[in-house]
Amino acid sequence: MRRAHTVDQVRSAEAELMARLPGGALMQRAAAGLAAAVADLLGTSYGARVLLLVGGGDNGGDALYAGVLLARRGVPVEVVRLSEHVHEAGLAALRAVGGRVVAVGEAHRPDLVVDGIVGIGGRPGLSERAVEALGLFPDVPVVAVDTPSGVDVDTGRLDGAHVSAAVTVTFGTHKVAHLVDPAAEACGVVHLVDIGLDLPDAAVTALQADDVRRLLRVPGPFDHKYTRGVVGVRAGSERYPGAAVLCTSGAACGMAGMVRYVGSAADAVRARHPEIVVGEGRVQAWVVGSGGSGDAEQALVESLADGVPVVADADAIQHVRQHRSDDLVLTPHAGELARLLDVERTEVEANQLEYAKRAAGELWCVVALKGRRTLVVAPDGRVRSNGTGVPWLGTAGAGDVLAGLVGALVASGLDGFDAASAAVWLHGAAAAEASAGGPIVASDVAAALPGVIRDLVSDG
Ligand SMILES: NC(=O)C1=CN([C@@H]2O[C@H](COP(=O)(O)OP(=O)(O)OC[C@H]3O[C@@H](n4cnc5c(N)ncnc54)[C@H](O)[C@@H]3O)[C@@H](O)[C@H]2O)[C@@H](O)CC1
Ligand SMILES: [K+]
Repeated sequence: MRRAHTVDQVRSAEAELMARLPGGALMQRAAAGLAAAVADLLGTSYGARVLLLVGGGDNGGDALYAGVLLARRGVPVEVVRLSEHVHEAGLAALRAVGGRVVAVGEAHRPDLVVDGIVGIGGRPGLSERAVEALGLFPDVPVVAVDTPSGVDVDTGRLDGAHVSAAVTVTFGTHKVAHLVDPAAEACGVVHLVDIGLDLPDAAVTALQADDVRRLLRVPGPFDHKYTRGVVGVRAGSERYPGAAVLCTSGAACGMAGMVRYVGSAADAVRARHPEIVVGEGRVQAWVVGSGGSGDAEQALVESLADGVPVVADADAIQHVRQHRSDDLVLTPHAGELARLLDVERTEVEANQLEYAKRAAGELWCVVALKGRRTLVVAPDGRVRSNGTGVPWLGTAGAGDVLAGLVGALVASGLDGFDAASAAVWLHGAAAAEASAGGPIVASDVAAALPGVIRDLVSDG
């Protein structure tokens, strides 16, 4: 499990540890990890230069001490000070090993820029001088210290200018901005350096392959189709019969013992999946709304009447305020969540964590806000951010496959939060597998699911 903590949580853990260690020990640990990561990126190229952009706090201190270690290895290091006062001991140490302080216009072209402007003490946005310094070498990759400066560390929001890093080297634990878009995208590849912090429960987590493996229910010797769970799908419409096929394809990933289908696209569903049973009957979970058009509200009402968990997708989402249940998973994209909350789509995209939490709390349900990093939020405020997937997954019908998959996992016995977060992980992994770097359509994602699940469960 990847864990991300808030600034306050990190500060308390740091204070506790610092009280037991000699002064400056934590900064030295951070600087050593940062210098090692920078040296790795520079590789063996002789004469590669590093430019440090240094602000007034400890984030700049980390950068300066990393600069000391790099200079000792023979890397030419230059420093642009972006604050009147910078970490004085760090600066003196760097000067002592040959580091040069330069004015913005005097810097040599570097091979890497190190962003030590601000870290967890930073407010969103950047000063004009910082923007100017960052603009000097726009094509040179940036390594951000702890967080890309300018991002809102606890929310993942972007508000004004910010650093876009190729790599972010963070310390002790991930921060929320590393796992929540749009800030997460500005972090590039995140590299965690252990500095020995003792931390409480995380604010945001991200499942890894091992976590998903542990969640999935693998059939035992005495299981049969009914003990493995039946998932029912009410999806598709006269207008969108294909959505029924795709949603049932996700549901038919093999994780439930049986898939039922109720709706107007029965012929198309049966033609694609002869194993799917058409017609009403007992299920352990319903999936409703994918491509449902005007039929979606009725499908939601009928599904809720069964008293089993319901996954509401697409056209069903807008009706959940009128038709409530306390065992509901919603799978909106930003536009659908915006409609549900009566705000603009751009607002949701800019404040993904806030709005996903708001919907989960107000409607007391699980919300999977789909995006580059899908956020799954439980009504009690737990948050999981997904790290699998490829941009090629942004293709028509991919959401229908996901909704069916979530339903299959709920029917197999997972609660809505685990089912949605495991499904999102598997869906992204299947897309990556099917794509292998090239284009895909939604059917390819569904077709790749059993293989991804096989690799996962047979690997443990
Ligand atoms: N907390 C921890 O556990 C550790 C922290 N360390 C480092 O210390 C950093 C935190 O240091 P600080 O608390 O000194 O805070 P920062 O260095 O993140 O920033 C604080 C300084 O920046 C100024 N500032 C705030 N927002 C700004 C903005 N948008 N533009 C320009 N200046 C701005 C503040 O006035 C203050 O001078 C961490 O991010 C990390 O890099 C590490 O040394 C090791 C351990
Ligand atoms: K930084």
